[in-house]
Amino acid sequence: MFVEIASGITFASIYGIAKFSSEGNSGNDSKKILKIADAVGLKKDGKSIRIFRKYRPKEKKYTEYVYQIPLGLSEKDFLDKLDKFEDGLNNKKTMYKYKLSKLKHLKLKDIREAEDTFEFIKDSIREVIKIRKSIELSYDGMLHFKVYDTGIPDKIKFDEKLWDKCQGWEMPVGETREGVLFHKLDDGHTVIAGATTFGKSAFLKLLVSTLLKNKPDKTELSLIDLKGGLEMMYFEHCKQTVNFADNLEKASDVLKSIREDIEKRQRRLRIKGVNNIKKAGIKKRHFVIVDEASQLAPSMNVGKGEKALALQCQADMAFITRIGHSMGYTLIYATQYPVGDIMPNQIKANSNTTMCFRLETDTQSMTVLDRNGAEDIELRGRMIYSVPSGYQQVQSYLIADKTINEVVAPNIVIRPRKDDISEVLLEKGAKDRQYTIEFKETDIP
Ligand SMILES: Nc1ncnc2c1ncn2[C@@H]1O[C@H](COP(=O)(O)OP(=O)(O)OP(=O)(O)O)[C@@H](O)[C@H]1O
Repeated sequence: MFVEIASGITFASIYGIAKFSSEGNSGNDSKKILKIADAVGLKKDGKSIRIFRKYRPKEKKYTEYVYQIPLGLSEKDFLDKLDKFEDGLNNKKTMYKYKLSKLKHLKLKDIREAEDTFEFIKDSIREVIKIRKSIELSYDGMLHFKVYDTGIPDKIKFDEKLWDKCQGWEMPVGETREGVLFHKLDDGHTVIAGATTFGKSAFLKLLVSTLLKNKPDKTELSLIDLKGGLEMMYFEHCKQTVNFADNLEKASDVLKSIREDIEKRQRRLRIKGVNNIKKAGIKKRHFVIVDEASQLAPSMNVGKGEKALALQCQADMAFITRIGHSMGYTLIYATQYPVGDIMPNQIKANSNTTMCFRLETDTQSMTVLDRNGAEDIELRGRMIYSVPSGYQQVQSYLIADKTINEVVAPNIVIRPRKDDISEVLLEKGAKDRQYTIEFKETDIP
């Protein structure tokens, strides 16, 4: 149940506040939008925007206003003033939502141990949703203002129960204005872009954890972590991790071997007379996850040998995006700097999903999404999720280290060192948790 409270009121009075109604609430927004457009100079030769249509789709949480805009104005002009429209449609008072149902999940022990009990309880049940109307803008010859009754939560801790709600190869990405967004991981390749510290690696950890939790026997992983292996180290010793690379040389070996595997599979399927893994009855899927792909760009490597390796890596990744999907191989390509040769055309064109966290410039946003907007994102974990059918903003879930460790533990295999006499894999730890490995994130100076 959601209850609205104004910031600053005491926890004890939460119960007394009126329930927020998510229906209607559209007031006279159409006129307000027009007034705001005029006030911020969005008119041309004295001509203002003109309302064409207003409607509220059934069971949706938004009202859509469609405007005709004067010649000479563009979508970008309106996007640039989006904050003015949002401020104009909202009250001055800041409101927050608290989810009381979360109270029952609080542990007495944690409450007792908290430094400040009141703050602890408040933080634990707070969804940090500002009850502000929010706007999604799009243009298709007409300007569409979707005015949502509320915004998207600012920060959402991942709840393991969401894993039970996934179907097939789905993963829970985060929350949109309409609810939980699930993404089908076996649907095609994905580009993930985002400036440093805005949530790419955290998201990749949720992605891999979802695969380990929901598809432990059908997942194979090639993890290419060019941030020195620090982000993906959680998963290095999982039985699903068939390849792990933390530098350019190893990455080039891994990508080369994947290319050979795909070619081998192609030949086998040809002999069988089928053209994809589904028809061949192959249930396993192989995910090639590259975190900080800029390290594989020729322009980022100075030596002649390194440049050649980088070129080969990019050619192999392009090959995976061209041929891999029907052979069961999916590339997840993550980078901080999606410009120039760091965002090769083939990889972008062959990836049907883009997840874009904050980017530094509108040029980067245009390169990845073919539209501006990612440069305006201010929140960590907030992304623009773009698929061929459209795009939307999502607040991605933040998974706790403890949850990752719990998922990883049953999948750990202890591999013997190369100089051990026995080459047998000791596959332990699954049920008896004999080999539970604990990893904690630390700041590396
Ligand atoms: N979904 C999220 N919601 C809220 N906060 C988040 C989210 N994801 C990440 N953060 C916060 O941002 C910090 C940095 O996240 P992360 O390590 O994923 O960044 P990154 O984009 O991978 O950066 P870099 O490329 O420099 O490693 C996290 O420690 C966390 O505090």
